[in-house]
Amino acid sequence: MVDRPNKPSAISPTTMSPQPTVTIADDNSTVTAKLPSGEEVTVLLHGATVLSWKAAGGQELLWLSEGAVLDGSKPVRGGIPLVFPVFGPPPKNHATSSLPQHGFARSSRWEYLGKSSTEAQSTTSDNSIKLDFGLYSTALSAEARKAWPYDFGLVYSVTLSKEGLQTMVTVQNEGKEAFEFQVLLHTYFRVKDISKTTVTGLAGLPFIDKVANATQGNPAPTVTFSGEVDRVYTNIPQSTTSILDADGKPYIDVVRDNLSDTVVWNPWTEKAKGMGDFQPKDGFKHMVCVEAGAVEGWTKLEAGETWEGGMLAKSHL
Ligand SMILES: O=P(O)(O)OC[C@H]1O[C@@H](O)[C@H](O)[C@@H](O)[C@@H]1O
Repeated sequence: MVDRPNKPSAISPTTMSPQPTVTIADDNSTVTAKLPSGEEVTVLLHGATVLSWKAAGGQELLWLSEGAVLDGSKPVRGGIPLVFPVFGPPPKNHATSSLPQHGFARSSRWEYLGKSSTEAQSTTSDNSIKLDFGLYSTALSAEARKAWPYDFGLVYSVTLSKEGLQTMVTVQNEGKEAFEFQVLLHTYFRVKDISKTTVTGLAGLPFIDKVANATQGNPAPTVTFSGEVDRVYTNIPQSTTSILDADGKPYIDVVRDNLSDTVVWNPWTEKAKGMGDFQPKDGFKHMVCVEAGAVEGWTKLEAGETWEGGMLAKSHL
C-alpha cells in the first residue's frame, strides 16, 4: 500500500460541534428546526404558520389554541399566521375587496424551499438556522386567484438563533402591473397572566381603537389588559415593542424591520366565546397578540419590484 504524505487526519469527534437539525414530518405537514442549545421552531406548511417557538430551556413562547384546526380547512388560531395581502375585512372598492378577512396567505399551502445555516466553529459560538417557504400566485386556489389576480412570489424566511426568532417576508411583483398590499405577522405570544402583562414601546401614540368602532384612542404610557383590546398603532417611531411579565420584567421584545405598525389584540371573555376554534375558552388569559405589520394604507409594488419586511422576536427567558 502506498503511504500518502498528505493523508488527511481523522476528524476527532471532540473538535466537531453539534449542528442544528431540521425534521420534516412524515405526513409533510410541518418543518421543525432545533438548535444544539435547545431552541426550537415548528412551521406548518398550511399558511407557513409558525406553530411553536421554544426557548433553550424548553419553555413555549407562543400560544396555540387547543381547538386550532391544522388540516388546512381554516386559518390556524394561534402561533404566527401571516396576514397578506389585506389586514382585517377588505375595504369596498379596493382590489382586495373580494378576499376573506386577513387575505389568503394564512389559508394557502406553502412550499418548503429548504434550509440554510451558519455553522458554529466551536461549541461556544452561536448557530442559526433559516427555513424558507414560498407561495406563488400560480399555486393559489382558483378562488383566491380570481379574487386577487396578480402575479406574485412570496418568500417567508423563519430564522432561529439564540438571539430569537426572525420572520421576514419578501414580496415580489412578477406581473406587468402594480399592486397594493398590507402585511402583518399576527403573533400570539404566550403569557402567564394577561391581567398582569404590560406592553410598552407605544407610549404617547394615538391608535385606532377597534373596540370603540375604530375611533381614535387616547395615548397612554403602556398597554394593560382588563377587557377586550383591539388597537392599531401606526407610524410608530421606535422599532421595539416589548411585553413585560407580571413582575414588570422584560419578557419578549418585538423588533420591527421595515414595518411601521403594530396591532395589539386580546379577545377577552365574550370574543373568545364567539370563536369556535378558541380553546380553552379562558385561554385569553394566557395570550397576547403583538402583531408587527404594514397595515396603514397600502404598500404599492410596481411591476418587477421587490419589498421586504419582518420582525425579530427576542426572548428574555
Ligand atoms: O379571527 P381572525 O380573522 O383570525 O382575526 C382575529 C383578530 O385579528 C386582529 O389582528 C384584529 O385586529 C382583530 O380585529 C381580529 O378579531
